[in-house]
Amino acid sequence: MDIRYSTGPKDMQRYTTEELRREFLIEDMYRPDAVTATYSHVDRMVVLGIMPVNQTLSIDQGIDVWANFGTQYFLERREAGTFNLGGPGVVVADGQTFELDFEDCLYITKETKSVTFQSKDPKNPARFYLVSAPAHKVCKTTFISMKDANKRPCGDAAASNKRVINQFIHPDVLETCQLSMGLTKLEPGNVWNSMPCHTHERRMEIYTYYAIPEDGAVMHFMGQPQQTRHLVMRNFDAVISPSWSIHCGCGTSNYTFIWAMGGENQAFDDMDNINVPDLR
Ligand SMILES: O=C(O)C(=O)C[C@H](O)C(=O)CO
Ligand SMILES: [Zn+2]
Repeated sequence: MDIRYSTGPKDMQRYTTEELRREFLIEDMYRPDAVTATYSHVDRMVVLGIMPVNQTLSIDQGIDVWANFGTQYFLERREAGTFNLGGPGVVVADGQTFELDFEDCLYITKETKSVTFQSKDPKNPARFYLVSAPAHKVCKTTFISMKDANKRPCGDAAASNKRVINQFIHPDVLETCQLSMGLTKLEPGNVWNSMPCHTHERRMEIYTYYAIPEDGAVMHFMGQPQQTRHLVMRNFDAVISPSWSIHCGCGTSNYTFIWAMGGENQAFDDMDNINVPDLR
């Protein structure tokens, strides 16, 4: 488990590119028949990359659950959301089987003892992106497809940010403890997400970017609004955004990303909006 301790905004002002990447960027998440895990002390969110090829993988594969969580099993005191970003796959949660195709999502409740992941075709493996947050009550494990998601079209072509925010794990769709997750798709020819940008002092956020061409990148902007920095993101990289940091990106072409939030509340529009002229 890759442990990331919380970083304050003052420290970040002096970080080199490498230090910034080591603190906030999560790379190389999908390795054949392996689970990669990052534990962020920012709101105690856990990010997994799960790529079953020939094997069935358990959520806790390679993780010392007792040492990291002090519990008997991974979801004893946690909830999770997973999106499949690869070929067709199957998730089995305490005996319930869910088939997840590309961009399908599964919310998995606290107290689910066994969660396993499989690919249907080893030549086109599934790629499960999973985010887990501490949870205090049992909700309902629920499959959510793109058609079930709450749609929020926004932006416009003149500002190069025409996109649809698809809210999957969101209070309008299902009940969770604190986790919310969704998928934002930029239309062709549009490159900016979340600009004008925002922070939300009451929640942290994690983005993972994909549908980025091999020779392309998304410049992800972070930091306090008056002290911005950028990280160069490649396909399937993820980035941790503490509550004090903006989180927005500009790509070399259009792309898609998944956002995940945890913290004090689940009010999606509870953002501290920042005017572009105020950015530094
Ligand atoms: O494109 C966007 O704008 C977003 O998807 C914004 C994120 O969902 C977000 O930052 C929510 O706080
Ligand atoms: Zn946000």
